[in-house]
Amino acid sequence: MSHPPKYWAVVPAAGIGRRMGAEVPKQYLPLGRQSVLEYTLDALYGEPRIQAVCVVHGADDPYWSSLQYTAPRPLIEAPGGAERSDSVLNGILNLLTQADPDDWVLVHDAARPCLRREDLAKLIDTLSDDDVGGLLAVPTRDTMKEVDEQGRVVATLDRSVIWHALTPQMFRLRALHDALAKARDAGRAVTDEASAIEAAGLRPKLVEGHADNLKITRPEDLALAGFYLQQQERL
Ligand SMILES: Nc1ccn([C@@H]2O[C@H](COP(=O)(O)OP(=O)(O)OP(=O)(O)O)[C@@H](O)[C@H]2O)c(=O)n1
Ligand SMILES: C[C@](O)(CO)[C@H](O)COP(=O)(O)O
Repeated sequence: MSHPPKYWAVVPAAGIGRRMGAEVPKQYLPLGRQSVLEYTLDALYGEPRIQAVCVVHGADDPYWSSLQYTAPRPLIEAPGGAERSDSVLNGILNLLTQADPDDWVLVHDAARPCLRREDLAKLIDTLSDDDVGGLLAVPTRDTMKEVDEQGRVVATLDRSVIWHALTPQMFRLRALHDALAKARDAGRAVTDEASAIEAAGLRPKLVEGHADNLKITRPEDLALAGFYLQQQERL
């Protein structure tokens, strides 16, 4: 590669928020002075090394077009897919038309507006010379149980080796493209980017973040996200 790698972001924002059960997809719900998605975009643009963000939204999504978001640097759009991984792949395909395949891409859920500036910087600092890439994660706090089909405990797991996978997840554009395309072609469901990279035989690195980088999933998460943003003085 002839230049130092650049950093791009993909924000999958094409979900319908079924578990949230709101009238609009959760990424468009108001949270303080703007929508969830706008807080998420602010967090990414707050990192100066990210040179552009690709927002992946539903093709006929009326909510996206009604947002008045003013991006401080380039904002690219791509169409959503049936599953989160399809949406991410669409974003990556768009970026590959203008980026170097060895550039880094950080994939971050639209529904995680409370990403801390220092966690994002730490992720990039830790992984910029890494051969594989990795993701923000937090260690589990509770005792972890494995259960059978009847919901009866079969084992207590060693929690020191179990972490919650968060986003952003940061990989080289071409490597992530190939891993996601391979999973799709094999009909293998992957709920995050790291799973696709793992299935390709590689071992993503975990970078410890903070649990307040929650994914708004159910109604009670919205108030919690508002509290965390207030703590960060971003609300
Ligand atoms: N086909 C999809 C599905 C999800 N997402 C995005 O992926 C992120 C994480 O997914 P999740 O929390 O599961 O969101 P939803 O799919 O919207 O929620 P649910 O599963 O409850 O419907 C969200 O930002 C969501 O908008 C996406 O871009 N395309
Ligand atoms: C990518 C992710 O946010 C990591 O925790 C997660 O896998 C996607 O969310 P889902 O609720 O499992 O679809």
